[in-house]
Amino acid sequence: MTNVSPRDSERFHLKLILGHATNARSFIDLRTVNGKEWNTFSEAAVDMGLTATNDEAFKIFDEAVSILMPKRLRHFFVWYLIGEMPSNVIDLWNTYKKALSEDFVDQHENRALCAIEHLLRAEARSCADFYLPIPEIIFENEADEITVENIETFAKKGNELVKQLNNDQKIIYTQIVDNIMDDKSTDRKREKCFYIDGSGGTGKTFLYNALYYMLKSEKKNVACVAWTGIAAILLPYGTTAHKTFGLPLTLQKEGTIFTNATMKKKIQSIDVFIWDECSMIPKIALELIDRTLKDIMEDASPFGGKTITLGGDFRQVLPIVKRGGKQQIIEETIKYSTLWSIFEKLSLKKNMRAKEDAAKFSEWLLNIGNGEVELFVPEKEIQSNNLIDDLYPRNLPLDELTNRAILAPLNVEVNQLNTEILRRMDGSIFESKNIDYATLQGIDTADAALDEEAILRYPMEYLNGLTPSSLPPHNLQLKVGAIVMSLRNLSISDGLCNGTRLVVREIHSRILIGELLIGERKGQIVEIPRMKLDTRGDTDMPFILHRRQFPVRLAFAITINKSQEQSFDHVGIFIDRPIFGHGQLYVALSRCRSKKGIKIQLKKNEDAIKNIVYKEIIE
Ligand SMILES: Nc1ncnc2c1ncn2[C@@H]1O[C@H](COP(=O)(O)OP(=O)(O)OP(=O)(O)O)[C@@H](O)[C@H]1O
Repeated sequence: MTNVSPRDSERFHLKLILGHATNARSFIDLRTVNGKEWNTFSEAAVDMGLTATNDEAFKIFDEAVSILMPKRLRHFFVWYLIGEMPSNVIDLWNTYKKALSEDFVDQHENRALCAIEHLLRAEARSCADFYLPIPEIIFENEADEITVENIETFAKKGNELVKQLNNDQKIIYTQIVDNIMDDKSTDRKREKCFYIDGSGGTGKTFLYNALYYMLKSEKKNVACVAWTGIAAILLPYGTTAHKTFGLPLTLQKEGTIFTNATMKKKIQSIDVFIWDECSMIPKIALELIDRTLKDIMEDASPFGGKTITLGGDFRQVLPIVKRGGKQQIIEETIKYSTLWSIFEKLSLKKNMRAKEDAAKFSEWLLNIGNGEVELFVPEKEIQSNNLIDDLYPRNLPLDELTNRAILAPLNVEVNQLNTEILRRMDGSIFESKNIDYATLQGIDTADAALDEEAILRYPMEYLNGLTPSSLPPHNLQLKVGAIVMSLRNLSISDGLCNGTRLVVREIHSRILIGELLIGERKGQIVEIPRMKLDTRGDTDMPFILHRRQFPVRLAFAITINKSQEQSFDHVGIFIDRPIFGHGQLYVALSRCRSKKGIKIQLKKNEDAIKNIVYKEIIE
């Protein structure tokens, strides 16, 4: 099809419709949507959701108001603000404030704004960031408030966990807590920086929980942090390092992070940082945070005198260095930072995840993780000729669907596997239509029609075929009961972040209803709006690709990198090409709770996988 300028509105919209029409036999058919015949193709395209209009947000909220009760609607409102950053927030508020506040008995609007402010604060945002009216604060955030009741709850929870700690965990727990609680005494040197090394399943997260609740019960302010949102939701009141410290997207080698007064105050009040998944932290980020904390605290001690407890497993995924070779990746880890020497090294050894034959399974995993096995030959009982049949046999009960995943190194294979598994599932396919357009890098416009040059240079058909990993596919196909994964950090406190797996419960034209499959909020229902997404920050593309779509991808199969931090009873590993990344095989295998739950399918006529481990980093 020839390219058409958006200025030629009717032909432009006709072309959009033609790209999605299936059974149309006439122009009238093309202008008819759900039985309604429109006068123009542009009106029809808008009704089909194929083109962004200024009232798209209102269409989303009209649908939301008809489905959601006020409390859920406030969460949805906040997720939409965070995900899309719409420009017309105040109009949305004014239009829907009644629906957003009708569950309150008095001071409706103020209480609704107050509730919204709390939800936003949990994501390090505020009403002011979106030009919403500032509420009069009438209640405080439970998690931050130290009340007698909270202290009792924290102590009860903490004591229960501490009682269960194994020996290794208890030794580390005691050392860290003693150092923090004995802070005032000057008669011996106080360690402030700890590193807990533990392979997958050795109980690091369990230990962080025990530390968190006991320290909170002692009125210490503790912040649990992770590099990715998916790891953050597994920590008590966890959040990402980017949110906690305000880390910018581009990390600078000198200077400090710009922090506003509110953030400064918040950071100053924190006594202890517990930071998980530290193998992924680039050393430049740790050093930037060290300089920033010294500056904020006006204290030249490491990290401004704060207690920092890092935890992680260097057998797992390391920092991402675009087009970086082995040496660059290794040198980017925090082990190569000048700060590394000040961390007191502690370690956990006993695998607490492995179900049966725990010791044998964990030894088998560690041999692979430590690189002692160079060429891994899967034993007969874990080999598979067809992973889809083995992992997702037909008529699998829904409950069973959620506790399994196929892992593969790259998105190409993952996408093919997902499409095939969806096709085999019972139920009819729902196709979410979307709008794609490009803007040239540096031109910040939300409207396709404003960047005509980009539209003419990058035709719609070309854009539709692009599948960058940060965006959902152009043609998103779903079924009720399908497993999907969120592609955006919409709310870490609500457990809805980049990598969260969900099962689809209902599909509406602009709202997707799903049930969380991971984290403390597992089982909770969430409503995800269709939103404007783009590839901003992806420097590999000469333009920004904009796509209006549900921010999800199918996730029966996921990449090995995305599987980090998650555990399943059944794991299929699909290796159709050599693995190049450090720790990939170990991460994939250690996602399973038992060896008998693992199935591996290799490329035809191959019987072994090269195990890539950068030994320098784990010694
Ligand atoms: N002391 C303990 N008592 C009972 N269960 C425990 C204990 N420690 C850990 N577990 C359980 O073992 C499993 C693995 O623990 P956890 O998730 O804390 O490991 P991890 O080191 O954080 O793993 P990963 O690095 O893969 O995230 C969890 O189900 C956890 O509840």
